[in-house]
Formats: sequence, C-alpha cells, structure tokens
Amino acid sequence: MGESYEALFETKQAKGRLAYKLFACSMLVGICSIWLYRATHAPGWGEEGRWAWMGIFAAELWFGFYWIITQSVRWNPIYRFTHPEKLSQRDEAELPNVDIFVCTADPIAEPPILVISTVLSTMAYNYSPEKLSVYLSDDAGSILTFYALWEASHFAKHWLPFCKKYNVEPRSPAAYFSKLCNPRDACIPTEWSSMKNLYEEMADRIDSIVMLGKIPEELRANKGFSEWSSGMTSRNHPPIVQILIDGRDQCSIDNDGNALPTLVYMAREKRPQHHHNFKAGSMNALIRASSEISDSPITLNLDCDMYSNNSESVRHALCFFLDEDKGQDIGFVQYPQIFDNVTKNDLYGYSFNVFTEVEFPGFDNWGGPPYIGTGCFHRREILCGKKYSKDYKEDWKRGIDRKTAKSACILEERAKSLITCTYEHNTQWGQEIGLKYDCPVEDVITGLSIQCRGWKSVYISPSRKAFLGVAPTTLAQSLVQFKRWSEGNFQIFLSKYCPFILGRGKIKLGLQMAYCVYGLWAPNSLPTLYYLVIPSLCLLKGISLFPKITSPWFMSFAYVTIGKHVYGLVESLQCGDTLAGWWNFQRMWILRRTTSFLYGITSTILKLLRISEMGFAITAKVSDGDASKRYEQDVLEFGSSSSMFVIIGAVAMLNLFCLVGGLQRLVVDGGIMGLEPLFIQILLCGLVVAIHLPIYEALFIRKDKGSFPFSVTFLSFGFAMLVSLLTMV
Ligand SMILES: O=c1ccn([C@@H]2O[C@H](COP(=O)(O)OP(=O)(O)O[C@H]3O[C@H](CO)[C@@H](O)[C@H](O)[C@H]3O)[C@@H](O)[C@H]2O)c(=O)[nH]1
Ligand SMILES: [Mn+2]
Repeated sequence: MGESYEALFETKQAKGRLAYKLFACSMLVGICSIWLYRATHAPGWGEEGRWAWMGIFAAELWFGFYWIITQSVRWNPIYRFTHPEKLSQRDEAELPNVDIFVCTADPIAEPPILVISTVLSTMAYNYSPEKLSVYLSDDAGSILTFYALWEASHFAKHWLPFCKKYNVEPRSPAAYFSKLCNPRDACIPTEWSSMKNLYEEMADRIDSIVMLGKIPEELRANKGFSEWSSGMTSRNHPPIVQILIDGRDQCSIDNDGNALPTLVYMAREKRPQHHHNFKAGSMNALIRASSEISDSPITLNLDCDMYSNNSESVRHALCFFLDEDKGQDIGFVQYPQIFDNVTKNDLYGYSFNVFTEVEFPGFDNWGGPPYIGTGCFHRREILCGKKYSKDYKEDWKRGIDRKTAKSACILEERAKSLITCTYEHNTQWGQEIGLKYDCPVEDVITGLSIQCRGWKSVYISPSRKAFLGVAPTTLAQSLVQFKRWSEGNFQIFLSKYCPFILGRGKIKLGLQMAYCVYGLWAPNSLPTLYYLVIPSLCLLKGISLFPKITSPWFMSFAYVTIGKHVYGLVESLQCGDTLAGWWNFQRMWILRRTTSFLYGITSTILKLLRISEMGFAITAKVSDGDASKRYEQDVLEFGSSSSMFVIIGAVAMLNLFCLVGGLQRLVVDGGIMGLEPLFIQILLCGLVVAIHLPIYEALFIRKDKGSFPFSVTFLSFGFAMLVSLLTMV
C-alpha cells in the first residue's frame, strides 16, 4: 500500500435535483389541496354518495402518504463508478478468495443446462481461478442436475481457456452461442465451430437425460453418482456434497494447463418432517458447507438463471471492499436484477429500468440498496451476524492457505455433517446468523438487518450488465411472483423488523422510508381497487365524486394527476423504456395491485392469524412453444383458470358496463351539459377501459390457448353484472 492513497471508486450525484425537489414540493401542495377539498366538500349525513366520498377520501389520503414515502428514493440518487484498473496495479496475490453460491431447486422449472451455463459463466470470471470456488446448491437433490454439473466440470476445461483466449462475453455458453451477432469475428472460425459443437453435444446429452428422467447405468461408475440410491426423492434424501473440481489439486487443470476454480455440488439433507426454509435454508447450508471447503472472505450469491454477463464483475465489486478509505464500512455490494428475455415493449413490466436507474441509486444515498437475493457480493462475516465496528479488520487472506489441509473426501464428509436437517436445531441460524427464515423475501429482511447492524451497502450498475436472468413469460407467473414479493415486504413492515422500528436510530430516516416503498406495496391494493371500481359505479348511478371542470378545485386534481404521470413517463423514457413499454407498465401496475398485492395482503393477514403457512412458488424459467410465441409478440397470456384472472376480468368488464351506462345516462338525462359534474369520472372510467383493452380482447375476441378460459370469463362476467345491477337498484 503506497503513501498516496488512490480511491478505487467514486460517487456522483444525479443532476437536476433542485428542479426535482421544487417539483415535488409543488406536488405536495397539490395533494394537500385535494385533501382540503375532500375534507370541506363532503356530502352531509343522509345525502347521496357520502360513504363513497369518505372512501375516496381515505384512498386519496393513502395515495398522498404513499407518494411522500416514494420521494425518499427520488430525492437524491447517487451513482457509483469503479476503477478496476487501479485494483489491477495491486499484487494479484493480495486479492481475496471469492466463493460463488448458485441456488437451484427444480430440474423441471429450472433446466439443468441453464443452471450449468450460469455456473460456467462464473467459473470463467477474469479472476485467478485458484481464488474462485463455485458451489451449486440443488434443493431438488436431483441426480439430473448433478449429472449436468459433472458434464460442466469436463466442459470447463475447454470453455475457460477459450473464453480467456478470445476475451469472450458473455461467458455463459448458452447465452454466448445463442446471440444473433456474429461473434466468430474475434476467433479462429474452426476453433469457434468446434467449441460450439462441443457445447451443443453436451447440451443434447444433458437435455435427453433430463427428458428421460434418469441417468444411464454406466455413469454410476463415476465418483459421486453412487450418492443416489433408489427411493430418494427431492423431499427425502441424505446430505450430498461432491467436490467435482478440487482447485487445490495439481491435476485439475484446463486444456491450457491453467488451474481451474473449485466446483462443488451440494444438496442439503431433506426429510419430510423437517422444514427446509426454502432459499434461505439453502443459502445457510451453502455458507456452512463452503466454510469447511474454501472459507473465502467474500461470497457472491446468484439465482440459477442469472448468468454472468460481464467477466469483470468480481473486480468491480472488490473495488468497494478493498477501498482503503471507505471500504471498511461496506458490508455488501448489490448489482441490479436484469433480464435477458424482456421484449421491446416489455409486456409484463420486467425491464425494471426505473428501479435500477432511479430507485436503487436513491436507496444508495441513504446507506445502500437492499439485498435482492441475486447478484450480491457479501463479506462472509456479515452473513454470519457480525456487527459493524470501526476497528474490525477483515482477514483478506482467509481461506488462502488451506492448500495443505485435508483431502477432498474428508472435506466432503465434514461439509455433509454441517448440512443435515438437525444441524440448526437450537442454534441462531435463520435468526441472528445467516439468512433469516419465515419471510418470503429472505433477501430483503436479511439485508435490512445487516444495515441495522451498522454496515453500509453499495449499488453498482455498470454499463455492461453484470448479470442477466430469465423473467416470467406468462401473466400468471408474474402475478404469483409479485404476490410473494409484496407479501414478504409487507410482512417485514408489520413485524419487529419494520424499518421504522428496527431501523430507528440505526439507519437514516430516508432509508427507512425507502424500504417502505416496497413494504407498502400490498396495502396499495385496497385503495387502488376502490379507485377502479367505486367512481365508475357512481358514474353509473350519476353521483359526482369530483369537482366540476369549472371549479378551481379541479386544478388540483388535474395538476397532481398530470404531474405524476407526465413525470413518471419522462422518468421511464429517460431510463430507457419505450412509450408502449411505459403504457404496458401502467397496466401491469394495475393488474399487480388488484391481484398480486391483494393476495399479498390477505395472505400476510392469514399468516399473522396463523391460519396459513409460508410457501415459495418457484418462478419457471422455461415456457412451452405456443406460449413463448405469444410472449414474443407481446400478447398477454391468460390460459389457466387462476382466481386472479377472475378479478382482472371482473374489473375490466365492470368498467365497460359503467362507461356505457354512464354515457347513455348522460345522453338520455342531461345531454352534453350533464357531462360537467361527472367529467372526471367519465375520463377515469374511459382510461381504465383503455388500459384494459388487451383484456377485452382476451375475453371476447382471441381464440388461442392463451385467452381467458371459459369458466373465468363466465365468473367475471357474472360478478360484474351482479355488482352493476345491485348498484342500479
Ligand atoms: O426452496 C427453494 C426455492 C427457491 N430456491 C432458489 O431461489 C432462487 C429464486 O427463486 P425464483 O423462483 O427464481 O424466484 P424469484 O422471484 O425470481 O426470486 C427473487 O426473489 C426471491 C425472494 O422472493 C429471492 O430469493 C431471489 O433471489 C430473487 O431473485 C432460484 O435460484 C431457486 O432455485 C431454492 O434454492 N430453494
Ligand atoms: Mn428468478
């Protein structure tokens, strides 16, 4: 370390913040004046529409309050820039070891070929291979996944030298060979084609064995396969740890004679009578098993679909931890979650551009982003409950001199003993140590408590994306995923981990609020449903809930609504969305709020009352042929009889009835002049109908398999009809 200190990263503020803050203040004035209008203009006792008015007042109080909460992530976003070239000037030998944890849980929903492509992409990091150890945790305990990893351990000997020789990106073979661009330019064509063949042959072997559902008998002679005996299932099997490549072994070398990273397959013990705590349980098992084998001071956690798209990510992340001035405080480094398969107009709202470009940098300003379960580098110690202290010195050499230690077999046996079902009994694992249990967003709650223990986190989003994953490609999957997220975050809000309680005096108020942006997703469902239904029903009945266009109060409504949406549109376009993408995103917010978040709030309450238990529905990473064609064409996929679709259909149909009924009433009763007091409601109802257009199409016009099943159409029609008839009488 030299006398002149060189920062390994720098931080920049977003531009134009003063203008934004002035705008936000004007919005606040607008919101207050809407509240004032509601408070002073309520219909009296016995007058028509008093209850509807009270309800809409409550909804607007909520929206205003929630808007204030969301200001925390917009107030002052900051952006981080790293200088890996300065890190390279240091002695490579001084850089720490890194353990990479990949989680998978289901060989059907998460095809093994995809999983090993992620594994291979991380093995090929531009980082000394002897410093890397890659662990795959398989919660299905599937021999098929093990077989795929075994194949990968051989393929790596060809793939890693190839990547390094030609500086290939991305280093996931699946992603690399599927890119449409012609990457051959950089390589010798014959070498490129033989690599591609090698990969495709392997992929074929894996896919056909997965299809078959079992491995050929002759494979059983190889080390590791004998761990599986008949009668083992994904929910009932002993612990398995197999070191497929032992990086310490002089003989584990690639085709160019260079060392290979350590590669480990792990399946923790599962027994039906023991709760396995889903991904959190798997991560905790990984933390322990790896501590026996490589024990690196830094860990990286990835979902099985999130392949590395940037071979420099380890170095970028280390720029934070190893910075001599500020690195001390940093507990984890979070990369954004970005998806490879988002279509141009982003039908299901998975570009996440606003999260990654605005909201997470907004979090960073207050002490750092949340941990989002994938693409996150941690100090091992903080995952194990370490409190922040100024005097804490990380042992960067940790795990390096394990060369002389025990043989691989002994390590495997010892690691197995750490991942049994009973290991955690009567310990703090899942509470104070490791990732926390009993929360559907184990990542967020764990990150929050790390921050409350005094650590900072940083968010980094380099222009070449670090990781790319697979976004859900059907509406049902997407809604179920958002249900889990909204439920998890709301559960945190209601628990002793509530950012305002746990965080008080420990993290900044801005950060407490920022966590609530997601923590309060679920309760947003109720006022949103109210706003989508009641003003439209009142329109049907001819009850006005908003000021006339000529009233000065109209201005507040117009300003707040237009201000919010125009700002949102500009923000979204600036972050790289398309106009159609933004419009689709608005629809997705409505659908999520009326279904996912509603189910999220219900299920949180049922859990509080101990009526239901936590689950974790795994998001599928593959879709069937027809459905994926519709996905490519931006056609909404219904197809299954989900009760969520009944709500969506009913809301859509109800608004259609109300719009028709309302307009008819005007023509009959009042002519165009009668429009005045109901203008806003007609507009609102019209917009709701407009945003639901693809829903009507799926209800009435489309005939493909992805349209509404008849039972769903029937039920939603019935509900909508019933509610409108009840209103009319
Ligand atoms: O019992 C389980 C269930 C899931 N997983 C793994 O957890 C990861 C995430 O599961 P996925 O179905 O892809 O859920 P997502 O909603 O996409 O995941 C996001 O949200 C989760 C919390 O809800 C976090 O755990 C994830 O890291 C985050 O990417 C996958 O690699 C799974 O294999 C397990 O290891 N064991
Ligand atoms: Mn996922």
